Formats: sequence, structure tokens, C-alpha cells
Amino acid sequence: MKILLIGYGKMGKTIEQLALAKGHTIVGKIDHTNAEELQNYNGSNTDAAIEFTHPEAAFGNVSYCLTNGIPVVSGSTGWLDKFDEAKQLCDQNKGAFFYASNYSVGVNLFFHFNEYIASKMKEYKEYEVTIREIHHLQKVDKPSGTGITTAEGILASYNNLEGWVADNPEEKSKLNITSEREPDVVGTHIVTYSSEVDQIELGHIAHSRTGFAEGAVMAAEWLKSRQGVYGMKDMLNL
Ligand SMILES: NC(=O)C1=CN([C@@H]2O[C@H](COP(=O)(O)OP(=O)(O)OC[C@H]3O[C@@H](n4cnc5c(N)ncnc54)[C@H](OP(=O)(O)O)[C@@H]3O)[C@@H](O)[C@H]2O)C=CC1
Ligand SMILES: O=C(O)C1=N[C@H](C(=O)O)C[C@H](O)C1
Repeated sequence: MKILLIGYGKMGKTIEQLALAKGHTIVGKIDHTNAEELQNYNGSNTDAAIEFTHPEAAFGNVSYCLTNGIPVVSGSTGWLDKFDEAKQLCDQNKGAFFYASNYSVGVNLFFHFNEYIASKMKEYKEYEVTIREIHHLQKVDKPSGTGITTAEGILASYNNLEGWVADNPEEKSKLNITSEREPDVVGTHIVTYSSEVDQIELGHIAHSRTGFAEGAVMAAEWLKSRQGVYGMKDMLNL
């Protein structure tokens, strides 16, 4: 496949290595320094774009792809206030759009188990549920996209909680997501159910970015022959 990399940072570079090893061609690499070159690409010279940039840049990049016939796989986080607009653009243009807050298969299994555990734990009101996410110091958004997806999986069962809150454990009516930033942590997410007498935890620790990159390349291959808006549950049948 002819793949356009939008974002050539930590993720873009990891994806490039994997895509080349799988026999794909990288037709272009877009970052801050050459963002205007995006306009050189369209559905006739690009089979799919893989977009890992920045909260401020993601919607514009995804919109460009959807209005120029390029199937787009996006992993950027921190821009989902515009997600419904992106879905509409995809529908209007009969485009192909794949989004995941986390492309690793392991994290998506973690999401699945998280939803199941929450559906059971909601009956046991003596346990308080909280989420903790830890990432490297360069991360610009918080809470992490994965942390938010994890919260949504819990809130689907916990009707008594009024949404999630960032870094505010005192606000007991909401599900607290604590964000920590430490050197070189790729991505750690832990859900804790704590009572006076004991504690239950479900966690995922990424050892490298390879899992994210593998999932993103797999999504680009999977999206090629499709039209519509998709996520990891569609691809993995979870
Ligand atoms: N869904 C998932 O599985 C994962 C998602 N992510 C998310 O992916 C995103 C990128 O992460 P990561 O690669 O670690 O970040 P990096 O900061 O390492 O890389 C970001 C890249 O985007 C480029 N960029 C920034 N702004 C623009 C712009 N306006 N136009 C074009 N390119 C731009 C940067 O260019 P320059 O260097 O020139 O500024 C850089 O090449 C983040 O939102 C992160 O949360 C990360 C890992 C996994
Ligand atoms: O910025 C990162 O690095 C990561 N971002 C994603 C997120 O916000 O959930 C996924 C992963 O945890 C790494």
C-alpha cells in the first residue's frame, strides 16, 4: 500500500519502520516543517494516511484526508470535541475514517475486560473506582485518550457517576482520572476498585510503541477496501 505519514514524531517513525518491513511504500512524511505539502496528496497517489500529530492539528489533517479521497487512520488524542464533525465529513464525502485512542491489541483487550469488570463491580457499592494513567514528560494532553476511553467503559455501567473528572479525587460524584508524567513511560493505565478491606486492580503497561504502530498499520490495511467510520472493536471483533 502507498501510505502517507501525517506526523513524523515518535509514532510516525515507529510506524514507518513497521510499514516498510511489511512491504508498504511511504509516499510522504508530513510534520510541522512541511505541513503545506499535505495538499500534494489525494486518493489517486495515496492508499491511506496514518495520522499521529497533535491535538491542535488532528482535526484539520483528518478533514483534509476525508475531503480529498484519502482513507485515514488517526491516533491523535485530545481533539475529540470535533469527532462528530469528522464523522459527518466522512459520511458526506463517502470517505473511510478509522479512529482509536489506543491501537494496541493488548489495550483493546484491557478495554474489553474493563467493561466486563465494571458491569459486575457496579453492584458492590463499597468499592470506589478510580483510574490512573502515567505517561512520558513530552505528552501534551491529559488525561490520556486511553484513560478517557477506559472511563467511558466504566461509566457505561455506573449510572450513579456523573461523568469523569481530571485529577480531582475529592469530587466523589464523578469518576476520577489521575494523570502522572514521568520520564520515558510509554503508557500505563490502571483501574482500581478500592474498599476498606481490599483492592482489585486491572492494568495495562506498554513496554514500547510497537504495539500501537502494529495496530495502526493493521487498521490501514483493513480500512483500504471499506467506507465509513470504524474503530478497533470493528476490526478485532471485540
Ligand atoms: N492512538 C494510539 O495508539 C496512540 C496515540 N498517540 C497520540 O499520537 C499523537 C502523536 O504522538 P507522538 O508521535 O508520540 O508525538 P510526537 O510529538 O513525537 O510527534 C508529533 C508529530 O506531529 C507533528 N505535528 C505537530 N503539529 C503538526 C501540524 N500542525 N501539522 C503536521 N504535523 C504536526 C510533529 O512535528 P514537529 O516535530 O515538526 O513539531 C511531530 O512530527 C499524540 O496525540 C499521542 O497522544 C500516541 C501513541 C499511541
Ligand atoms: O501520547 C502518548 O504517548 C500516548 N497517547 C495515547 C493516549 O493518549 O492514550 C496512547 C498511549 O497511551 C500513548
